[in-house]
Amino acid sequence: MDYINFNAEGMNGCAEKKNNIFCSTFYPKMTQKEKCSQEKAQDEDDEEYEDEDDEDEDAIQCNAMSREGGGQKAWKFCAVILRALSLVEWVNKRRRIMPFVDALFDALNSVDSATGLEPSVPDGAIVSSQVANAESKKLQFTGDVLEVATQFLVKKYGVGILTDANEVLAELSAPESASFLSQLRTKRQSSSDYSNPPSGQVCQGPPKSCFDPVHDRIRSITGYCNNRDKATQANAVTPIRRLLGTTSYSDSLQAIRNASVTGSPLPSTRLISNKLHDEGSTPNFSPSVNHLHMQIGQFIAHDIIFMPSSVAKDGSNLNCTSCSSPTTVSTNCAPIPAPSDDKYFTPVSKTEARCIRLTRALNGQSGFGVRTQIDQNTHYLDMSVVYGSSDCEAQNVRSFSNGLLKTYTGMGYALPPQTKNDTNCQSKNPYYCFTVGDFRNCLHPGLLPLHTVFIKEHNRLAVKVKSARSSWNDEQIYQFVRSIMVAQWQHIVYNEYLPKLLSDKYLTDFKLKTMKPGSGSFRGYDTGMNAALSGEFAAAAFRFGHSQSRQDFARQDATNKSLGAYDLGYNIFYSDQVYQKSLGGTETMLMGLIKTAAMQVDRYFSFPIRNQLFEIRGQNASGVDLIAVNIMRGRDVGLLPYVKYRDIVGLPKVQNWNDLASTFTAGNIAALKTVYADPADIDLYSGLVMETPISGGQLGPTASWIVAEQFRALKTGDRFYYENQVQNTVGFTQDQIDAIRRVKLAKIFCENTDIITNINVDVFDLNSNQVSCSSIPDIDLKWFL
Ligand code: HEM
Ligand SMILES: [Ca+2]
Repeated sequence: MDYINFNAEGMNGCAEKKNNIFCSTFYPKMTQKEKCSQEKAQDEDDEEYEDEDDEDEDAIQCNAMSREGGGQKAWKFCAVILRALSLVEWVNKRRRIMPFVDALFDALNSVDSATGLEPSVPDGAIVSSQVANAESKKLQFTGDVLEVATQFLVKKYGVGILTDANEVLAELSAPESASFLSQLRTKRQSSSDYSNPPSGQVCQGPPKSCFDPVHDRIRSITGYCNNRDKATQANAVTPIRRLLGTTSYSDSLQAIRNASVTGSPLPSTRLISNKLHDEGSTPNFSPSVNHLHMQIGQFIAHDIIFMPSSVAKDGSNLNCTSCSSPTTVSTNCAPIPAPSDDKYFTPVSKTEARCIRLTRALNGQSGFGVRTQIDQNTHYLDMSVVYGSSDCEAQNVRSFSNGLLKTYTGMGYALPPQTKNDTNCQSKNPYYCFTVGDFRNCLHPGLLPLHTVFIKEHNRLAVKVKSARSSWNDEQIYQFVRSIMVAQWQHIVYNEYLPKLLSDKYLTDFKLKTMKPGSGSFRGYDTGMNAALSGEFAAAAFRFGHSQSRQDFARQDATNKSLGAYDLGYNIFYSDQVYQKSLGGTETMLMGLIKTAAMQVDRYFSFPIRNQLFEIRGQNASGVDLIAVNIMRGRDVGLLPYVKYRDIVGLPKVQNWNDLASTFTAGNIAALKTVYADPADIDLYSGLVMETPISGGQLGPTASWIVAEQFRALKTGDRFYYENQVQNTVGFTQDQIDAIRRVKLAKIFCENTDIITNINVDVFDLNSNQVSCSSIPDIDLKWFL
């Protein structure tokens, strides 16, 4: 292809005299002047990117030469030679990169015009959980341009060009060419509507060497240097992984999969949700798993994954509500059409169909190629949900006194610190939402008892440490307690949460079991293991938890007396429930979670989950269907259809509907046939929640595999995993590991609530024995101090 031969071409004709100054000043009589001037227009653009220091450098070198006796003439001659030599290099380099630079500029113009003015949305008008922070917005800026540039290049030269394009991009991004990208950015900012740069502080501190001794013992807030060979791997604001190393986009690059393998259009994901996922009037409750298992699952999700949504050019939320928003608002809109006979999302008017709003996950691609989604939180299981994933978030939750985290005590009981300027928060003064490590803490009130308990647990340990080590300063206490908190949390997840979710076989095969006290340390740390979240886990498998959520969230007092329940659909992004002092604040909510059943994990979802997410009180259909969103999110991030993942699990290939029979009930196959033209079309999310669960676990074989694979990556890819013994890493001693291995979530609830005196010893088991709090041992800090 012609783009490969630029170097050779660069040695001929006018190419080496391409620069206009060169042609006219130094070779006034040149015969090829015309040819040069033909390229003038191009060159003038290029000049912007030329290193402005070139001439000064020439001058310095030549001044030295002329001082050594050459005089003015020698200086001029010297300057001409140097300039000629550097121009040959310059031309070669520029000709090689021109197609890519062109594509980038075309992309800039196209991104600007395709997205139009992106009508500004008042703060808070579009309620969203997936709000991008400043770092993510910066990535989107480059990602959107690269996406469009990729499309231009592929259209003109074919996909083969992308490898070369990325080599050139690497050259351009090298420190010596860094000015190129910053100029590109400046040009875009001045030529487009980015006149209001995304607001917010950029919070990642300057990189330090991973061999700085601080990285021997302290887990960084951003995940930086956890893997010493790949310092930024699985950090906050870095890409997700792909289980099969590939994506499914209809143009192989970014366009949402929209056609069946039969050629007909894929069904709307709201239609799929209506037909496959409506729980109807007979909710299925789990006989043995309590609602707390759901709530902890969401808390885990908020630790490890936060996939931000795209934003408008001024950094605000996009309004992707109307069905035409992909053309009238932004190409990053992907609204979901509701069927005309939809019972809840009824047509807007006789002439206007209803869509359920959806903004595409923010594109953080950093090279030419496929659209790439990011995780804004640290992928690691490191309590970033409490401590934050950026330096700013971390600072916002600390009191900077005696290692304590901030709390709000205005109610007479502890809550997380309030935030008064959260425009996403629907409940108003005095029912403010909160500032904790994760932005989504007010997504619904059930999260708040957990946020509160873990902040209180941190502070409880900090007080003990201070009294044992009065000379320790705030930072020492904070880091010390944080390391124990993360260890306890990891232990709870692997020792209590996962065994309730996955069957013994998956726990064993993926090395997920914690070891018994006295059995030594875990030797499985693997520097080659990327802890990053897989897209399949984040956008599909681990969203199984939405099936566990009830419509009614119960409150109970210490004597198991019911104090009623609040409705999920009425409380999304409202926090007034946690201020209900007469109903016992967050503690009775916690008791309610422990004492009521979760919903069965199956293909059915409660009414609010399917109809009322982000609904504004009193305004029917102002929210979204979370299940339609989940399925569409899978298409948005390029997940392959369900059947493609069966291979990795070792399930039989699916050629026709009957091949599903060993893993799906006949009823589920029949239901699938009502929406999909072919089994090869089944979206991953629907496929996963419709597989028959494995005995001893709550999930089917493929979902179990994807979840287990992820928790293996989070365990063996985490240098600071609490049971580890890793060279050059100051982990816990044997006694300390054993002390953590005795930790029970039930005890943490006991210690950090006023009302709990008896508790389910098996904290996620609805039918567990009740034991008195005093019979469960507390973590013994004597091993740590
Ligand atoms: C009442 C309970 C819950 C509500 C209201 C809720 C709501 C949401 C919402 C609004 C999203 C964003 C969807 C999107 O834009 O793609 C989401 C994502 C997600 N949810 Fe839930 N959720 C709940 C419980 C759970 C549970 C129990 C789990 C796991 C066991 C879970 C796992 C996830 C995961 C993994 C994501 C993806 C997060 C991301 O990409 O940033 N959720 N949920
Ligand atoms: Ca994390």
